[in-house]
Amino acid sequence: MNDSSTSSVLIMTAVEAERQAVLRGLNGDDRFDVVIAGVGAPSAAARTAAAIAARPEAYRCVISAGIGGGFAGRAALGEIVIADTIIAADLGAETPDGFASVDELGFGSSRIEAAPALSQRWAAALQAAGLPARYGPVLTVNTATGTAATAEALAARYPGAAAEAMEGYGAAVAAQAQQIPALEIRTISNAVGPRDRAAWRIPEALQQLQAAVSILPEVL
Ligand SMILES: O=C(O)c1cccc(C(=O)CC[C@H]2O[C@@H](n3cnc4c(=O)[nH]cnc43)[C@H](O)[C@@H]2O)c1
Repeated sequence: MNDSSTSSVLIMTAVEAERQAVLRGLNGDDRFDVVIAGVGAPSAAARTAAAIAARPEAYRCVISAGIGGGFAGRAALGEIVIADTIIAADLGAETPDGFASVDELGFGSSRIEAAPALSQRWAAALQAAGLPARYGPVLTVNTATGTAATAEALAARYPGAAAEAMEGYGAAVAAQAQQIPALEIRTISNAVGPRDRAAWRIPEALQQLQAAVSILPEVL
């Protein structure tokens, strides 16, 4: 990155613990703004839009960053997922024939492609550094999955889905509205499936988030 005012990066995290992990990873690099999005896509969209509006023309990309759930066989505890696509997984309607996405309903798109060159470079740099990075779809859900049935339904609806979280699509919509590329990173704190809060490995996921973000400056 160069030092011009148009080359900053906006990183949105849901909660303060994630923000602190990101800041540790950035080690004082002032080309990044790290802002709390709140939990959930609506809050993420509103706060991302506000952060962009507060610094017009400043941002070259927006990153939704935090912990997330990993889909079985796609992303295990402690692994890192860089999104290739950010998908609003439950935005649509129930029909007698099953779920219909907003795309099928004709109301827009539930998918936003993550900035491909940057995302691929970041995933490759993580792998080159020996970190367990995956590259694949990350779902944004309004209700964190808590049953095997929902996990299976989501995996069937979105083949290849690697992780789920609750903010990525909101941040990406706000970025896209201003023609700013969006990215998402999730470090896996828990498996997508039956809710077992005692099994969440949050400190390890936050540590991995810090490690993954520490590589960002060389990628951008
Ligand atoms: O309790 C803590 O110390 C703590 C520290 C950091 C983050 C948290 C959260 O609970 C963050 C909530 C945030 O995490 C995402 N998330 C994580 N796992 C899942 C999941 O299986 N399904 C959906 N979302 C998940 C999500 O983006 C939440 O906003 C707690």
